[in-house]
Amino acid sequence: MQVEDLGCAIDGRALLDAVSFSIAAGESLALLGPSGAGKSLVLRCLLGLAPAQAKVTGTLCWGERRVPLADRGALAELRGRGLALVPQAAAASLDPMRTVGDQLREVCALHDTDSRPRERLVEVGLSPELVDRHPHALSGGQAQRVALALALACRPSVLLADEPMASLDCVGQAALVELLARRCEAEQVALVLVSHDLARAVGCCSRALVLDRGSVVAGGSLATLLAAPPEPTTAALVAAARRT
Ligand SMILES: Nc1ncnc2c1ncn2[C@@H]1O[C@H](COP(=O)(O)OP(=O)(O)OP(=O)(O)O)[C@@H](O)[C@H]1O
Repeated sequence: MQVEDLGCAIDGRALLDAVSFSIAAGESLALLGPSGAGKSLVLRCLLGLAPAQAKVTGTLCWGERRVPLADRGALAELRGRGLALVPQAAAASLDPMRTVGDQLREVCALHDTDSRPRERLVEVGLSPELVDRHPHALSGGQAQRVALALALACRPSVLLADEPMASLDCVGQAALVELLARRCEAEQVALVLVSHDLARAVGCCSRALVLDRGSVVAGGSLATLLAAPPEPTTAALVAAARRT
């Protein structure tokens, strides 16, 4: 997947400007930056879910296809098939009226993937007994893992994870990041992980793109960015990571 020159403006205000990056099968890329940098908006634009009033420009190269990022219909076709999302607030993204197992079975049926809800729960480190629970009876960490299982059940080529560990404690965050990396590697799914926490991304991604005020300010291997941050935004992220 290659993103070329993604731009997004609302009411004439540029929120994203010339954001470009690529990711290959099985690769992992961290999308880093301070609050308000535009990280979540990048994901929303790729999913065709930018705010209705937004003017989106640029191109998504998907294999041989070149999809204009303004074409929400074409992006909707990729959504949940080529591209799947693990949202920040996973609990809110689950259907409160239906059991975890029913939701997994529905996604598997939609995407013609093997429906083994219990095994899918075990794959994300959960007890198979959770299959009969409703979302209100899950902890925050369990809900995040169910959301990951649902996203992987779509058999996506690229998994977009929007701060999936935001609501968890330190131990839970580290475990979820490790799980994300492990499952994506096992299923050869490319991972784009949005985070404001460079320390967390290190456990999971080899490359990073740093955004600030809607523009890319740095990019490259995470190890190199950590060792020699090329500009102030990256330096601030590295300093914060060293404090944790
Ligand atoms: N629906 C909207 N209408 C107007 N502006 C918006 C809308 N959604 C996002 N923005 C603006 O776009 C910018 C980027 O927001 P975004 O949520 O992508 O930041 P972020 O980097 O993900 O931040 P955080 O780490 O705090 O989640 C912000 O200035 C935000 O106010």
